[in-house]
Amino acid sequence: IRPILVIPDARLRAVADPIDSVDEDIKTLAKDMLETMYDAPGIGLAAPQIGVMKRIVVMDLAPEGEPAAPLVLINPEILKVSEETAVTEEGCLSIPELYYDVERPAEVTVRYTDLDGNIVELEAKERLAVCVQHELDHLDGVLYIDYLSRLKRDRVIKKFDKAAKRAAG
Ligand SMILES: O=C(O)C[C@@H](Cc1ccccc1)[C@H](O)SCc1ccccc1
Ligand SMILES: [Zn+2]
Repeated sequence: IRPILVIPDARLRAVADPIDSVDEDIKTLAKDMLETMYDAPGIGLAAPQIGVMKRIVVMDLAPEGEPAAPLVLINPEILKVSEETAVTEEGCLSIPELYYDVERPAEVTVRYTDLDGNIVELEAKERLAVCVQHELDHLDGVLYIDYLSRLKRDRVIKKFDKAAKRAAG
């Protein structure tokens, strides 16, 4: 289990590097990320959230009490997005205890490499589409609060800056 970074950590705003080979280190990283995600708990986690600047995200949307259905997406890229959009309430493990409505394309097609090195194309809709887009944004330093009005976003950032200052004493 690894510590999850919270804003305003600069690593959450950096662009992650592509992974050039799915080796043992990447397999171990994926396991650590899934463990950290389940412990949070969350339904998704991107490597930059634990300070690892690599293009890999993990997700598991299986409901409580159902068998785990972990997904590991390496070097994911969105190939297609639907015209239709959907508004859903999002949270983020790096922006604790805040939930805001975000509008995103309702369906996306993602191409990625899986842990066996196969290239996979996934058509995601509903919650999986939201989670995929939320996680892939993390790989480019984009956070869901970036889609909020400036007024709301500034209020969120101020809240965390105060907390950071208090923690610094
Ligand atoms: O911070 C993250 O990237 C993980 C998010 C992913 C996520 C955010 C919004 C909508 C879908 C996925 C965490 O899963 S936030 C915690 C959470 C847990 C269960 C359901 C929704 C959000
Ligand atoms: Zn997040």
